[in-house]
Amino acid sequence: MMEQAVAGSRSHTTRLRRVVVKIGSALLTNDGRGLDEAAIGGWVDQLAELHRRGVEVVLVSSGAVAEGMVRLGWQVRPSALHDLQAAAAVGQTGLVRSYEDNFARFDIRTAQILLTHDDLSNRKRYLNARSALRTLIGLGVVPIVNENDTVVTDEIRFGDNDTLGALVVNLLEADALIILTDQEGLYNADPRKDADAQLISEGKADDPRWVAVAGDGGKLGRGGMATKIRAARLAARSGALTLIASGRQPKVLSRLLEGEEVGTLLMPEHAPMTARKRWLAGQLQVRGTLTLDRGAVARVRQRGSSLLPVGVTAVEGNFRRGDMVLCVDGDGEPIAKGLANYDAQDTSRILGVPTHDIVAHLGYIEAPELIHRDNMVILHDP
Ligand SMILES: Nc1ncnc2c1ncn2[C@@H]1O[C@H](COP(=O)(O)OP(=O)(O)O)[C@@H](O)[C@H]1O
Ligand SMILES: N[C@@H](CCC(=O)OP(=O)(O)O)C(=O)O
Repeated sequence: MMEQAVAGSRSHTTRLRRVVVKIGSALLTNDGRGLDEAAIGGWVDQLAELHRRGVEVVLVSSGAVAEGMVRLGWQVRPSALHDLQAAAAVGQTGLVRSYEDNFARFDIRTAQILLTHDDLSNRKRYLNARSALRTLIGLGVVPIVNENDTVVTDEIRFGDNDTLGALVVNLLEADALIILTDQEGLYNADPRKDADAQLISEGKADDPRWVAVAGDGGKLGRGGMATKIRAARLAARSGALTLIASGRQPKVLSRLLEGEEVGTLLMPEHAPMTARKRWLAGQLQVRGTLTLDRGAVARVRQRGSSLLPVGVTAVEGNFRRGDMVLCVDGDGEPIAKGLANYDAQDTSRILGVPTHDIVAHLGYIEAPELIHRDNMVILHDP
């Protein structure tokens, strides 16, 4: 049903398999009047429908501070960090309880994931966050992500959940970032200030014109359109498209995924795999070297296969899991580079070892391959 004929770029939105849906504060809390339970129920109905169709869904939800303010009886958003943190702590529990109760109507389990900037910039924590989220998705659980407001300081906070949503898209290599907000999409001027503003239906995520038209947010939201545009650019880095639409439009999520022209579609310049390979190619920091035997060189080069430990004869360097390593042939000629699934020490223990023996050597198996083909770029053609 979702694959029906849809013309133009909107046809891309009918093929989404993993989406990150971000819901902003203004929308969630009825512009500060408290959690809009009816609206949350409506979004969960739609998210459950996507889930039923097999679309993997991750929710990034704001609203902890806004809801905490209501619960504490505060009319104005506090400026002191400790007050914001207190409000977030009070509001977050209400927020996740509401989602949990609503998803339970569909027998779908939810999980709370609170992230900080550090969790995504530190390589090890990044990989841990990624595997935890992937595991949850694999279990059919809907992760509900927010910034861990009670532990972040001003210097290290994402500050707006648009950016956080885009980083989660990159982390999970999701197909799309869907931003639900209180406007119909991106306009050519802030519609709160300009009654003649026109909705932009479609464009490129990195079009420099958007920066000029995207302004600040309302009294509750933090970033406005400016951070949504930046988020679209970030999401495009891993080849994801971004949709910005009004959360108040009936059945907005289903309509977007059926290719209906609602909201704004911002397309990435490159398809996901090309975007990923470009990103990999641009990573300059090579932390180690693997020497490949002839068989491995041929497979990697000619078939684009993953690199298995069995085809590696030597290891150099002090890299960690997830670091970039260079692959060379027996003469030291560069063949490929990619992200290692094992650190240098464990790699040295499984050199030449067939996949089925990895556990016997390490006591665990992280992945059957040393470098997965999706995480590898070939450097020279023969
Ligand atoms: N060009 C634009 N198009 C649409 N909205 C814009 C634009 N420039 C600024 N805005 C403002 O961005 C607001 C949405 O952002 P924000 O308040 O941060 O909401 P959220 O909590 O959903 O992130 C809109 O209400 C609107 O006033
Ligand atoms: N972590 C914060 C969200 C930050 C924020 O305001 O984001 P947004 O409304 O999406 O611009 C909260 O839950 O209140």
